Amino acid sequence: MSEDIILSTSGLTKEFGGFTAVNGVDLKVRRGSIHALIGPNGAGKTTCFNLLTKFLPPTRGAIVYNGKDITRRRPAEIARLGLVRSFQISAVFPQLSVLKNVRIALQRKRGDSFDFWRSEDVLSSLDGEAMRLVEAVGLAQFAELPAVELSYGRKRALEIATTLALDPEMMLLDEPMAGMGREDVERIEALIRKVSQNRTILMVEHNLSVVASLSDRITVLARGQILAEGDYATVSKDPRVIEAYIGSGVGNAH
Ligand SMILES: Nc1ncnc2c1ncn2[C@@H]1O[C@H](COP(=O)(O)OP(=O)(O)OP(=O)(O)O)[C@@H](O)[C@H]1O
Repeated sequence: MSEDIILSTSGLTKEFGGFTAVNGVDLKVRRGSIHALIGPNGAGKTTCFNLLTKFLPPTRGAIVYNGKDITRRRPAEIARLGLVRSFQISAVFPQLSVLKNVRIALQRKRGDSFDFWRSEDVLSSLDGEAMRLVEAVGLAQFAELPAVELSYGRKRALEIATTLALDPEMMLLDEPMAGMGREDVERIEALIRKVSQNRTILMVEHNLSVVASLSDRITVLARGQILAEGDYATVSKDPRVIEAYIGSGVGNAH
């Protein structure tokens, strides 16, 4: 049976001046999987991620999402196709309540981006749906709190809620655990597992224990190229992966 691939790249390359940050990457992400992109510092993960989310144009290569060539599409266009990046575009309005932030995200989905001229009645009609999302990410008790007053980990949960408001088929997460304490890591890990039930997730993540427990499949990048691929048990035993991590001075992949 052929694999059901939702996102793929071929020969994806990004050069900055004379430096090749991403070099001929052929990535395949299976529909419904949690796929992690890892690698030592400077491996090209962020650059690769920015190419996939269309924040950077590639020098060469192609990106195909659901059978459509999206290499030259803009971020807003791919969001409409169901491919949404969290933690960057799902900006949170600090002074507005948790519920209002999610409601605004729901409005955006309806295509009236930042249309603040709607009547309060119309907006209120979205409250039920917004509350459902707030509950889904475990923030029900904070619904009326201004976003700015949330803890760091809970702000990230809110960002996931605003991303979910767009009902993405595939979510791209940029270091979801960055800067988090252990409790928040556990909470966000559980949340990612929960929201992955009916969608595909691709994440760049440094926390290897999170990668180990969440990911179905891992792509290891080093010096802009794919070094290894497979599940965690496979890639963490791969001598080339261990060497790349040791060589970068951040310990091994275990
Ligand atoms: N805009 C840019 N101009 C020039 N070089 C860049 C640019 N962006 C990234 N690079 C270089 O490309 C290489 C890959 O960087 P990138 O940030 O993609 O790696 P990374 O794997 O995400 O690293 P880290 O884990 O440290 O975040 C690095 O050597 C970096 O210095």
